Amino acid sequence: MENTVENAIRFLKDGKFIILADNESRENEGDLVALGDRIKPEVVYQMLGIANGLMCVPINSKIAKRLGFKEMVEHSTDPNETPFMVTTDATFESTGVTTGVSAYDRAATIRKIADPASKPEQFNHPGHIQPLIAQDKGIRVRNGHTEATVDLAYIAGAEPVTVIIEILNKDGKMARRDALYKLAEDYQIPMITIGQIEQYLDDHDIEYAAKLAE
Ligand SMILES: O=C(CO)[C@H](O)[C@H](O)COP(=O)(O)O
Repeated sequence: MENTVENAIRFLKDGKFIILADNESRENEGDLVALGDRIKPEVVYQMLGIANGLMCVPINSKIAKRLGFKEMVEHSTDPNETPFMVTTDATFESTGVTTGVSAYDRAATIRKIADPASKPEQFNHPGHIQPLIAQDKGIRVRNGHTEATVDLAYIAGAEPVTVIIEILNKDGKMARRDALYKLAEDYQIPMITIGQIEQYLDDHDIEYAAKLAE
């Protein structure tokens, strides 16, 4: 398997998931990542079963503002300042979502968040989907999975909405580098690091900061 940003983008565009690891000096964890605008119930189900972490949905500030999503707390004391927002489910009227927690309902809510035509009244709060709000200037200002995956969505030409979930080992502990590379091999999916995305953006001279701040 080619563990390159280009190959990861190919997988993401095909509606599949990849593994994204952050710096070993930071959380030192790996998340499964998929694009929100093409997420399917079967992919949500598979991601939950493999990873066992907390499924979250990074979005950009423009979407958060348009949909009226609010931050979970006014003053975060989270050590990594992970930008949790108030949870949500799409309404039954807009999507047919009922419990909010089935893979079908989660995929429907995520797709609704990624729908450029969606409106605030099409969402209930709280719910079963955990949005995270990305910093406008992406991994240049915060190198978490939140910003890195929204940047990946921009590179893929997708809506800036992603689906992430941390990977746990079978012993219940966080999966670290070697275990993550093995998992990637087992599932034949690419594994990349946040550092590789930073390098990719440097190498390709992408003027993404301006785009992110639109
Ligand atoms: O805490 C988390 C949400 O379950 C995760 O660690 C996730 O990877 C997103 O956070 P960050 O942007 O801080 O990496």
